[in-house]
Order: sequence, then structure tokens, then C-alpha cells
Amino acid sequence: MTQSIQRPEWANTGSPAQTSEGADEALVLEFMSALESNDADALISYFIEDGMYQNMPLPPAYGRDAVHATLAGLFSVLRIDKIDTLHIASRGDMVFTERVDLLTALPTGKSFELPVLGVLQLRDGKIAAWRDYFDLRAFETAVDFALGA
Ligand SMILES: CCCCCCC(N)=O
Repeated sequence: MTQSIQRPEWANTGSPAQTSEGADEALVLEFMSALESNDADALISYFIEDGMYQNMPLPPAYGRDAVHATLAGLFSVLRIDKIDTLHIASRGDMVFTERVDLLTALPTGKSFELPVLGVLQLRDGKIAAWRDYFDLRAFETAVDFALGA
């Protein structure tokens, strides 16, 4: 079932795929689309060996094995239904995404459109660091599931 996200009225018109610049932003948009696979084995190939991943309200993961375990752990309790990247920008090796991530908590079946600011650092066409900033309490309250427990 193709999920759709209500685009906020303040979002720029047009899709970042049309306005993105450079290989790093294109790679990040490809990765954001790949997240909808919910496949940790496929997603880890986007990271360098000593990459890091952190959902900022939760502990960080350092190194490919820890990043894979964190992704697999997330996918055991939630499903990424849709990632809508509203805006994307980059400076040097840093890429910034303003997004709405449509997520479903598997234990409750409840979904939430989570506003997210994503910061990614690229190195040789792969992700060296991925940090997502969002309101965990708003998410947990909306889906009635304590992710951070
Ligand atoms: C709510 C915490 C889980 C976030 C999963 C990945 C994402 N940023 O959408």
C-alpha cells in the first residue's frame, strides 16, 4: 500500500529530487528512499566501515556492526512507511534534510508523521555519519509505544 504524507503548507513547492545539487545530495535522497525497504542488510551498504548513526534522543551507534544492529532493532518494532524529504541542502561533505517520516509502531499499529531534521556526513560516496533530530516524546505518545524504554 503506497502511503502518502500530508505536505505541510510551509514546505517549498517542487521536489528536492528536482532541486538537489551534486552527488552527495543525490546519494542522500536515494538513501532516504531506500529506508522504506526497512531492510537493515541493504541499508548498511550505504555506510562506511566506521560510520555512526544516532537518533538523537537515543544512544549513538559507532561502527558498521552497531549501526546494522540499531537499524535491525528499529525495524523489529517500527516500520518506515514513507520518507518525505521536503528540503535538502549541503555544504562541503555535510548534507541537511528537513523531512516528514511516516512511521508505524508494529506493537500498536499506530502511525505518526514525524517531523525530522536529518544531518548526514558523506565520505567517498558513502555515509560516514547520520544523525536525526526529532521529538521522541511526540512520537511515542502518538503511537502509544515507548521506543526509548
Ligand atoms: C522514532 C525513532 C525511529 C526513527 C527511525 C528512522 C527515522 N528517522 O525515521
